[in-house]
Amino acid sequence: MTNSAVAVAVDGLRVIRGGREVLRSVSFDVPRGSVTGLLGPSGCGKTTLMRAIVGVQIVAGGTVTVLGQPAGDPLLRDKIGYATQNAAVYADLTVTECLTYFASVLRVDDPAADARRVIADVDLTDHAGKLVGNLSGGQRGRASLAVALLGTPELLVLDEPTVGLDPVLRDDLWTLFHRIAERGTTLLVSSHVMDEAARCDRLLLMREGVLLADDTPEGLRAHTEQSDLEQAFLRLVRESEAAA
Ligand SMILES: Nc1ncnc2c1ncn2[C@@H]1O[C@H](COP(=O)(O)OP(=O)(O)OP(=O)(O)O)[C@@H](O)[C@H]1O
Repeated sequence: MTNSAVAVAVDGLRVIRGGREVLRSVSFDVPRGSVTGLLGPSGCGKTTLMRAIVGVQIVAGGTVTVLGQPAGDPLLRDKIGYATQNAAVYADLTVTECLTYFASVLRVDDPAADARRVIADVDLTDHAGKLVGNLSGGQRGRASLAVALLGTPELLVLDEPTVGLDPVLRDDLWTLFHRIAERGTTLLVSSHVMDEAARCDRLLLMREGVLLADDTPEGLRAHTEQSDLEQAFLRLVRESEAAA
């Protein structure tokens, strides 16, 4: 892959948290304009890896290059949208007020219009006038996701954006992710639900701080001779255990 075709390049990344090595020499490239899924069981290091990519994680070794700059570089500030697992929206503002406020902070051209666009993207138009504090957990999560969509980020890093959502909303969000990618934005989306793996262009499968696979869903099925991606993941786990 040429440098311009790579949105995120991670090379030999090591991270220590709580005295434990939670990322162990992780290396991969994320192609621009793709939807890349970061999948693995709870605690395997997905959030830590995303934190390293957005530049808020102290690293013990290796390099992380984002859109051609070292992760955390101030030049990247308005080029990355990051939605954490914790809702980052104000309970005492309405959805519209909150999104318009963040759009103003980001200095987008028309904050009110951009707020309306992202509220529609996450299917909250009917709740736009409600106080964030009165939303359900899933609705609050989507309001938080909408913050990451404001402006024109080149890279979206979304930490478990579909957790707790019903299947219809989850399906709508995956359709939205692909629509955003078609405009040239790169998405890195974490999940611990393997049935979401099939919705990704590429998959990064992690376990206990180690990258087990960096492949397309089809490539993974072919390599493991499993049509079901959950079974494919289990096969990789067994292979890595046997190798160890
Ligand atoms: N603040 C912290 N201090 C010490 N250890 C931490 C801290 N945060 C996470 N860890 C440890 O780092 C490892 C990776 O955690 P991380 O949150 O990256 O996993 P994850 O794959 O995102 O999990 P989940 O799917 O449950 O969100 C875990 O073993 C976790 O216990």
